[in-house]
Amino acid sequence: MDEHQKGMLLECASKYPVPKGVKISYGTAGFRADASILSSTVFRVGILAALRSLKTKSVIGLMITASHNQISDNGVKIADPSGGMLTQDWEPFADLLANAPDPQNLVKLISEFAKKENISFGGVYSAEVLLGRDTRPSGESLLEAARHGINSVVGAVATDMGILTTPQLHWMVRYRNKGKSSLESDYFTQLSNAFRCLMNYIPREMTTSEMDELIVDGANGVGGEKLEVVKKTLSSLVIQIRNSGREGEGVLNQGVGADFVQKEKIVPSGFGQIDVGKRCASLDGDADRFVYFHVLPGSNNKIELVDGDKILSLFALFIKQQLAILNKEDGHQVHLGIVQTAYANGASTDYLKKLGLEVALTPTGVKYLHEKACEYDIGIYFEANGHGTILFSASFLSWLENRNKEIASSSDGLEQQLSVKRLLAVSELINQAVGDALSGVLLVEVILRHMGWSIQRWNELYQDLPSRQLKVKVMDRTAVVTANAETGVVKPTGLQEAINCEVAKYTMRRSFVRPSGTEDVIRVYAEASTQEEADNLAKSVAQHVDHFLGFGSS
Ligand SMILES: CC(=O)N[C@H]1[C@@H](OP(=O)(O)O)O[C@H](CO)[C@@H](O)[C@@H]1O
Ligand SMILES: [Mg+2]
Repeated sequence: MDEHQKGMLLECASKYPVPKGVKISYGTAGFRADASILSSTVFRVGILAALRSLKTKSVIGLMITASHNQISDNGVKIADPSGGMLTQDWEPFADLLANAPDPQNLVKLISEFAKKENISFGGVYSAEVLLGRDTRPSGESLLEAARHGINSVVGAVATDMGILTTPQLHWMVRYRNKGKSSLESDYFTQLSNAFRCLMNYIPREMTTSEMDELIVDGANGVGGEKLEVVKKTLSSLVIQIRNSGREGEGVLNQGVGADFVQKEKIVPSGFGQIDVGKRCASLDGDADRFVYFHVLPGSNNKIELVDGDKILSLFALFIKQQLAILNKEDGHQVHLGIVQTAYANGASTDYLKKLGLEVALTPTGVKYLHEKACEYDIGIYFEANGHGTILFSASFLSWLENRNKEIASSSDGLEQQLSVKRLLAVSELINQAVGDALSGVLLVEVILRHMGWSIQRWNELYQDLPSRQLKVKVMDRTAVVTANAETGVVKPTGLQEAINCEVAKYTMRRSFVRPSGTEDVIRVYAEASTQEEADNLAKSVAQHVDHFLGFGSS
């Protein structure tokens, strides 16, 4: 790094001092904190994004969002060249950069890292970073901090793509790096074209009236705003959007959104008894996850939740049906894999296995699920909370494309032709970079129509086992080390044995604990044949965690 570059970094960094006492870490979903302390972090992530762009000689994304967190929080995360999450190898460097105490220290770190990674400044390739932000009021000034960070790297260019959902920015990065047009209007066109195709390939129309209207809770965030644009392009689906973030409609994520609905299992604000039985969906604050629900009759506003596991099951069933048609016709074996985490309801895993599907478990966090799903011709992954997508391998896609061309001039059966076209359209509709609530909702709608199913019929695919999640505050959550996709505790010694003893007291049960990646807690999960048993099991396991690690343990 030459003196000019060092000088530029020093000068810019001095305008973004790190607040005293703040220590921040690039967790499961980037950096997140109260927006008032984030300027220096976002500035430094701007530098990181520019370095990543120089290293990969590709366009990188920088998204400013705190997803489902309260409106006063914000956060920042990076999209790698494929549109996926920042490579895990760079996370420790992200932590070091964000926490470097002063500009001199920061420049030293950057210089050493650049040397180690063979990154040269001022070369032929100039860094380019696409910036996006959600609707949070703090987004605008944090975006300026990111821009300053990027501009402090010689030649680097920051392009503001405006207010976006997280998956839109990831999509743009992916398409830009493929040399394709990647404007927001291209994203909308792709979604609505793929949706229209899939609707046209439906053998028969579902005629019941519930099928007509979908009601969506937009979490008073960016998703509602964008869905307003998408819905205008869809002729065969009526969408009513509530909590769309319009003036006076309510506060972002306050009593609304996918996270609230999934955790509380009650209606989001703006929904009530008038909606009993109707098909409803809820997006989270940055529209990278979604769940479905229908309102139950009664005054307590309880809902029947259709979560990520059931969305996964619906997608898996549809894809399996299409592949069965292909396999039957020409014997081509396609490797379909399902990826879940230990939080997936046991009934969903049983259901998928009974369908004859291969199910893999990974640790919590989209980066792990996504990585695993890439190993298959078609990999479908979902977290129970509604984040997930369907990935098509490049080789399988090109096989499908060739097949599509051959079919046009051959005498193959109509069903086989349609299944090839359907799979190609699904790969266009569903976001290949990251889970995307807008495209996910549209795919659910197509499949329900294809199957002729109401939300109630979909929900009957299997019955969830009763489960309970608890959080335990401990002195040091890193003291818990897990193995086997977080299903077993390795450290502290004796804790797993204690959990085993509790689990042995019940039938049809399961329990595991792990340190959260986003909160300073140990999470406890328990599943059993009745709600009471699940509650009791979770409670006694939580007591063991507290005994081994809690504040009472010292
Ligand atoms: C049990 C649970 O829902 N955990 C969530 C939560 O992670 P934790 O590491 O459990 O805090 O936030 C992650 C990021 O949004 C999400 O990927 C994950 O599913
Ligand atoms: Mg989110």
